[in-house]
Amino acid sequence: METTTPLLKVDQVGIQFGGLKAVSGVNAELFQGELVGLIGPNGAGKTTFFNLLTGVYVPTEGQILLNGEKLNKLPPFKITRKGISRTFQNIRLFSELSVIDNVKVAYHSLAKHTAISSIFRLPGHFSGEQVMDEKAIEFLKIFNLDGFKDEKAKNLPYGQQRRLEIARALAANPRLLLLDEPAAGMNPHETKELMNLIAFIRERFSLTVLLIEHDMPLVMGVCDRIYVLDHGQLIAQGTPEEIRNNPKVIEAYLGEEVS
Ligand SMILES: Nc1ncnc2c1ncn2[C@@H]1O[C@H](COP(=O)(O)OP(=O)(O)OP(=O)(O)O)[C@@H](O)[C@H]1O
Repeated sequence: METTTPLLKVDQVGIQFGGLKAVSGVNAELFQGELVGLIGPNGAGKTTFFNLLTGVYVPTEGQILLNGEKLNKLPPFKITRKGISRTFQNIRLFSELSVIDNVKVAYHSLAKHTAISSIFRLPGHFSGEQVMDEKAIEFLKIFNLDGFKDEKAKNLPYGQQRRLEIARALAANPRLLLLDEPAAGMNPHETKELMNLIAFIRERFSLTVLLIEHDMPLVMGVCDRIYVLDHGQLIAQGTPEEIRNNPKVIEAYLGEEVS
């Protein structure tokens, strides 16, 4: 699975807010096709790390490379175009838009038709629109949401909203997909289905996935490797088995939950 150049290389990355080092000196490498977990206690810096990878925050130390290209200081939309998409801990859909429009918003920048042809409703607009509809429906089908395509996003049950957020992130055609607690608030059945789905889309779209998740059996069951943050620092990395038995991890966070 691994090639010599990592898809993502994080080199000594950190950020300080006032006196607080929320993330400090983190090194990580993700290789094409890997599904990697990012765990750690509350406040460990996991979401901040995602914010650094996606340009929401600019690192105060270190650098981030995607396929060897520096991402530092690029704004979030440029990083999305370079191939990193994400979901959020708290769902951020366009709640008043339809399910299909939520996907099309993400897909828009990849579509062939231009803003001018949209405004004047030129023939190119309609063919472009149709292609976008078809593509969006393809994504919705994968997530079993095509039957709700005209429903407002806010009217979907919670678990489906979470799946729609992933569909939207995928529609931006990422190489690296960052999922921030995608199973939060889901029941065990929904969670199991979601994990199967994540494994499926990783294969289907040749994706690399980095997953923040608090549900340990879930992380251990689905991830190839796991990174562990504590107080902003990387305290361990390894296979689920190695992490489960790592004394530092047990001490920092997991305790009996994992042993
Ligand atoms: N913009 C900010 N300004 C100041 N402090 C911040 C900012 N963003 C995050 N922090 C702080 O950085 C630390 C790490 O927070 P972060 O949300 O990344 O942790 P987390 O591991 O994602 O936690 P959780 O599992 O609870 O979501 C916390 O102490 C948080 O208060």
